[in-house]
Amino acid sequence: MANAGSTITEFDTIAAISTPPGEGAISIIRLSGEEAVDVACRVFKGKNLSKVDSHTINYGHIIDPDKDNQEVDEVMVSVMRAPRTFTREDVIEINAHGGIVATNRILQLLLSNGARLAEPGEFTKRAFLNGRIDLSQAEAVMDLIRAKTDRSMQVALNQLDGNLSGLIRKIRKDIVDTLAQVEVNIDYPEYDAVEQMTTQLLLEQATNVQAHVAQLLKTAKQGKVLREGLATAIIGRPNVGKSSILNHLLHEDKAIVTEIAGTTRDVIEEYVNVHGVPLKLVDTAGIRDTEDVVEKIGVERSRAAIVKADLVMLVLNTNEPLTDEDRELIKITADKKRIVILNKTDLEQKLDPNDIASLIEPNEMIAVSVLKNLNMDLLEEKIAHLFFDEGIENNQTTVMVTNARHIGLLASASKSLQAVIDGVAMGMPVDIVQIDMTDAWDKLGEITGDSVQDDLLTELFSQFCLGK
Ligand SMILES: Nc1nc2c(c(=O)[nH]1)N(C=O)[C@@H](CNc1ccc(C(=O)N[C@@H](CCC(=O)O)C(=O)O)cc1)CN2
Ligand SMILES: Nc1nc2c(ncn2[C@@H]2O[C@H](COP(=O)(O)OP(=O)(O)OP(=O)(O)O)[C@@H](O)[C@H]2O)c(=O)[nH]1
Ligand SMILES: [K+]
Repeated sequence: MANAGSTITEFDTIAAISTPPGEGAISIIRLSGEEAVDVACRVFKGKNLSKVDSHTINYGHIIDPDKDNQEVDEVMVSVMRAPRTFTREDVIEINAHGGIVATNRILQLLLSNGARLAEPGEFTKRAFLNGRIDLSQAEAVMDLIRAKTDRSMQVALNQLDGNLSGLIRKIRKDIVDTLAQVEVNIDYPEYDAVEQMTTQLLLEQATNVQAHVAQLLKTAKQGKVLREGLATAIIGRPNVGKSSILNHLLHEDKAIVTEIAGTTRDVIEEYVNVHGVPLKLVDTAGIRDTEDVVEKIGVERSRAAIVKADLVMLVLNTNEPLTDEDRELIKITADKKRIVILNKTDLEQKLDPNDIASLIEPNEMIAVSVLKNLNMDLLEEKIAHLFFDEGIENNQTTVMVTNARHIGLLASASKSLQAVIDGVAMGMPVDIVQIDMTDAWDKLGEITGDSVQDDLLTELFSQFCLGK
């Protein structure tokens, strides 16, 4: 149990740059731990930081004690004393002039004066280990940073506020109450029919709890889309209008482009915000490239993109009769969630509707003209509605499960609860059924981190950014 702090018994003082690397107007170097104030005092010229009030910001200079107190930067230093801080430890934040060299120099000074470099996510990890937030809240911090749309951000904020944890705790309390009652009953075996009453209680409670879990799981499909984006492929024959549609969707203020750390320049993730749904565009490089004839998207290339996609947008040109290649693309996307975009409705209509009527469901199709901006709003609405029945903006569910780890744990909790239900039906003895009930309790506890292994924690927090 991580909260018991079995392996981590004391906290040294950690330091990291908390702003993104590069040239900003201001950069923040953060310290947390018992010696945070002392370490800062060693490199700060100004007020005595160990005497100032908590939650004050103090003007002064960072100096190098090994170089005759030479001034390194002019700064503002925040002093926040435990426990009213992000980590619940003493926290110092040095607001320095932006710039890689000065910022790194200050970090180095802190490291040579008693601090240790923080691991990725270690500040947030401490907030968790010190009990300020639970695990799902810590994960929400990361989701917040990575949120692709306002709506995804809202869901993450909600989780950070502890709403998911609150629900999970309530469910776990129901389980524990039941288990306690079971223990009491078992302690009084002299009563007749106690065994039967007890299994009946387990059955009722398992059914009840399973319904709550199912409700949470129901939000998972939407939640996952909000958190990770919806992998979307735009495919179609050459010249049907794929890049025009892509560019329309990527309309300046909607495009979100993130570079994936550690990959080459041309591997970027592009997201489009369509009514709050983050579409993650798959394999757009080939679409964008109008010059390179060899790279034109053929059926083979489309196949690869289709496999990766949650949503396929297949574009057909209504200004031409249906071709064999079109038919092939319609065929290979038949099992996918798809929208067939009948483009170029502003031109003479040469595509015979009868040719596609038997191949495509009417509700999968939408006729548009990108060039004349006809029906493009409807297209966007159609995309959003595909994943959110009521349209996402109207969806006011406060708690959504967004995280694959949480989804997995809820699913296995539900399985254990099913084992309770089946066990009772088969007339299993109470102490066997009890084990499955306890198992469900454990699985749910892993979501909030109430029961969780240390190696899992290390894994989870290592996915954070440095300085968070
Ligand atoms: N400069 C700065 N800005 C920041 C952060 C930070 O660490 N530093 N944060 C980092 O992510 C976020 C703010 N998150 C925070 C969360 C809790 C506490 C905190 O001190 N909590 C105390 C209660 C404080 C009070 O009520 O006065 C606590 O829960 O005990 C501080 C920041 C965003 N902005
Ligand atoms: N009239 C008309 N022309 C369109 C429409 N949409 C796209 N076009 C034109 O069709 C041509 C091809 O458009 P693109 O968006 O490059 O088509 P693509 O499918 O990406 O083409 P490839 O790169 O060859 O695969 C361009 O000249 C567009 O201006 C439309 O709705 N109406
Ligand atoms: K193109």
